[in-house]
Amino acid sequence: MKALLALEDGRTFACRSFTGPGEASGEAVFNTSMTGYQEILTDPSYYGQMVTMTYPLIGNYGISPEDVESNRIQVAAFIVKEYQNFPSNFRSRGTLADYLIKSHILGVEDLDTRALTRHIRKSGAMRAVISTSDLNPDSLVAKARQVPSMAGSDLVRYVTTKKPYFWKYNQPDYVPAASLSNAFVWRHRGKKHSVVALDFGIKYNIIRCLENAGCEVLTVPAKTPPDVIKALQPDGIFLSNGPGDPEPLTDAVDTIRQLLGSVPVFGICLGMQLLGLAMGGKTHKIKFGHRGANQPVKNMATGKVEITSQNHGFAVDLNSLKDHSSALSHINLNEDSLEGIQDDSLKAFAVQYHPEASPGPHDAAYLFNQFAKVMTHAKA
Ligand SMILES: NC(=O)CC[C@H](N)C(=O)O
Repeated sequence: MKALLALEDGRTFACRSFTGPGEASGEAVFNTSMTGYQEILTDPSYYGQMVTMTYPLIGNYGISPEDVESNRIQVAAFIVKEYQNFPSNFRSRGTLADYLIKSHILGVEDLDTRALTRHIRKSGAMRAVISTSDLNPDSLVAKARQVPSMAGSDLVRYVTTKKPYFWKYNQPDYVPAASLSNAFVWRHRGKKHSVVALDFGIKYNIIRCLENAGCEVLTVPAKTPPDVIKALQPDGIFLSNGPGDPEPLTDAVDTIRQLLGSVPVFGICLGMQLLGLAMGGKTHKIKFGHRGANQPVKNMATGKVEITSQNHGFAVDLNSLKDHSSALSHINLNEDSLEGIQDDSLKAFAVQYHPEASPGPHDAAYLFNQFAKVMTHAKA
């Protein structure tokens, strides 16, 4: 079925839907990973975005239900060069097309993904619409210009959990919100580190990695008040990844400011941006974002280079945290942007990239143990 993608700057791309009729809008971004499409589709940080893969063959290893990063597909649409409808993988339980169709998410193929990526690299990530019903370039470009801009958008409210949950049998185990106001009993208190994870759009694999590092994780809604969190007396607070612009999330920044210093804090991606804002820093939108699985990052303490998975369109201003002498812990080697912050006096650290990356790379997995160590020292 014929489809058309229109960008807000007037450029259009012909393509074909492999999921039937539909129309979708969002910010068009590209990801350079060769694998991991299912994790990308279900990563809540992609909420409101249409993702194009630069790797040309997508769908060839099918869909495995245990690989999801959240309970639904989060991208607004999925754009590939060549869709493979015959998966060959012993773990696969279905095709990518069926997976998208079940969730009413538009998937298009046969689009010149190289040209689209080069255009986004040159002109920046931008608002876009894909349609199978409106193939008129003028009207579709006009629609793309109506799409709300990513800068200034609070998207966390659409993805954060409504109810708190523990992690059990590899899935959320919800607890009644009311029990949070009472003296809450951690099931493994004493044996494990009790961690409250503020859910701005958390990826399940982060919870798995925290649990593997010896934490018992209670994931709570983004708007959980700081005194409710303090009353839980956790050993540590985790600030999750999530979609959209960090700046409008003033409640979250306020909450973090009130918790900082009282208990160790670890943040990933949006979590780092919010920590940066709470520490008095500033954030900005970057031109076309970092999305892929081979971004080189230098650990300033060890001098080691980590190959990392990334997915972000905003960043903490390098200069805005200059007053924090210990603040700059990791730097991106492609363009000198800030990839990690650490403040030992506040027992807080965060990275802009994804140490939990699934399918990988796993160079930065040590950060989960680092968090466990900080909590052990804080308790001693
Ligand atoms: N993966 C994330 O947490 C992304 C953070 C933020 N939404 C950004 O685009 O920069």
